Amino acid sequence: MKYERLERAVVDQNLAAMSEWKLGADGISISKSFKFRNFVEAFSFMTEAALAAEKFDHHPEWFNVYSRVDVTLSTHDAGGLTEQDFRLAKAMDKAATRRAS
Ligand SMILES: C[C@H](O)[C@H](O)[C@H]1CNC2=NC(N)=NC(=O)C2=N1
Repeated sequence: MKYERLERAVVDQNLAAMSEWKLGADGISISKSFKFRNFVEAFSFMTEAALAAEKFDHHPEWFNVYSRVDVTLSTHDAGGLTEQDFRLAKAMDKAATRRAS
């Protein structure tokens, strides 16, 4: 399935409804830093997010140190942001909510 890049106004609209996700300086990605109680919580979040990523066929760039997971989402095939990025972002927010920080 081919996803089309979203217009900037639609990106802004999506971001306004989400908590702590920021548009990258490049304008083609969104990022958020997730904080957990410890490494086990962070890694279990990553496991759940990885399964969602496989299901959606849409994969994150991320960086983990101990209890922190920095996530950047972009649709490489489209050269920018698509509905897939927001779909995965929302799944990640849900997974994080189930693990108190
Ligand atoms: C063939 C496969 O559907 C594509 O390579 C998918 C896989 N996961 C992906 N993940 C992300 N973040 N961007 C993509 O463009 C992308 N493309």
